[in-house]
Amino acid sequence: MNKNALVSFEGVVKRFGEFVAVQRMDFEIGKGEFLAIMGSSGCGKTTTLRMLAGLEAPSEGVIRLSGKPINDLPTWSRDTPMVWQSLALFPFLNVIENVEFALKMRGVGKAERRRRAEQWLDRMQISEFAGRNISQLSGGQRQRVALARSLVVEPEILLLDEPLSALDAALKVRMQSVLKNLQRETGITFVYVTHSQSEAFSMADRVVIMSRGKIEQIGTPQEIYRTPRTRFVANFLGSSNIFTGNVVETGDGRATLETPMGAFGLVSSEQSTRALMGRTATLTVLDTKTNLSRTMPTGRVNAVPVRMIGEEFIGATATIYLETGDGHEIRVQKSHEELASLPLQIGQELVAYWNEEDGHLVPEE
Ligand SMILES: Nc1ncnc2c1ncn2[C@@H]1O[C@H](COP(=O)(O)OP(=O)(O)OP(=O)(O)O)[C@@H](O)[C@H]1O
Repeated sequence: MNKNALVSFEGVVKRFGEFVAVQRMDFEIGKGEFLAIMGSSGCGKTTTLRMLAGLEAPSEGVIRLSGKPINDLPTWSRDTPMVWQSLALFPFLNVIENVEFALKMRGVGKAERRRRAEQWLDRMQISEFAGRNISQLSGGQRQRVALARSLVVEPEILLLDEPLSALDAALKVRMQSVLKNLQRETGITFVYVTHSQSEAFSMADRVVIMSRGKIEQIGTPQEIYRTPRTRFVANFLGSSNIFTGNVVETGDGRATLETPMGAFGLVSSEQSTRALMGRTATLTVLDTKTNLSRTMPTGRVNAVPVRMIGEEFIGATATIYLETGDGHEIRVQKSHEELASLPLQIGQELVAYWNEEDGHLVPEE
C-alpha cells in the first residue's frame, strides 16, 4: 500500500446472493484526493461507496483506512471520520439546526455551533433559509443543506452520491466550483459518485470508470479523455470516433489497422501495439481531432469520404454529424471559425480526416 493512500481496496468483491455487484477491485485513494466514480446505471458505484462507508460488508477482500482493515468496523467506531452526504435530513429540525446537529452530538458549545453552521450555510449560499423547515425547501436547497451538514464537522473523508443531481444547470456549474474550492481549501478527501461526465471531469483529480462491477479505467481526466483504455470507456465518454478492424502491420513506431472503410495508419510507440498484431482492435480518435475538408488531404493522414447528416450548436462549438458510405457515424467537433470555410449543408459530400498521431489503439474485448 502506498504510504500516501488513505483508503485501499484489495481484491474487494461484493455479491448479493449469486449476483456479483462488484468484481475484484484493487485501487487506492490518496489523502486529500478528489476521486470521482462514474459508470452506467447498475455498474456498482453506490455499492462501492456503501462498502467504504461500512453500510455493506465486502464478500471478499480487504478495505483499509490509513492502513487498518475496516471491513467489519461500523462507521461510528472508526478513528477516521467519514461522512455520507446523502443521509436524509431531520424533518423535525429547521435548516440551521440540521447543520448544527452533528456538532451538538460532538459536544461543541452553542455559540460556536451557531457560528460554524452559519459559516457553512453562507458558503453553500443558503443563509436566507436558515430558519425554514426542511419540508419548505426545494430538492436543490435540501441537497445544499445536506452538504453543509456533512462539511460542518470537517470529516477526513466525505462520500458523496450524486450530490448535485437536483440542481438546475446554472446552479450545478456554480456549485461545482464551490465544491472544488472547498475540497482544496479543507483538504478533505472526496469520493464522489456521479452520472455526469462534466462534473467528474471538471472537479476530480482522478476518475474511476466502472462497467458491470469492474473498473475499466482509473486515471486523471486528461488521461482518460485522451487515451481511453478500452472500447467501453471510449464509447461511454462519447467524445471519440471509433473504428474496428484488424491490426495487419506493426513496427517502426507505426501500426496499420485494416477496417471496412480502408486501412488506417497510426503512430504508436506503445509496446502493447505489437501484442495486437493479427488481432481485432479498436481505433479511437477524439472528435475534436477529427477534421473536415472538401477534398482528399495529402500527407500522413487517414481520410474517409462522408456525407453530412446533422449539426448541433453548443455555445461557440459545433458538432457535425456525418456518415460513411456503409452507415458508420463520424462526429467532428470544432469552433465556428474552424468550420467557416466549409459548405455545411445536410447531404453535403465531404472528407473526414485525422493525423496519424491522433489515433489511439485499444484491444477489442
Ligand atoms: N441489496 C441488494 N440486493 C441485491 N442486489 C443489489 C443490492 N444492492 C444493489 N444491488 C444490485 O447491484 C448492482 C449494483 O448496484 P449499485 O446501486 O451499486 O449501482 P450504481 O452503479 O450505483 O447504479 P445507479 O447509477 O443506477 O445508482 C445493481 O444491479 C443492483 O441491482
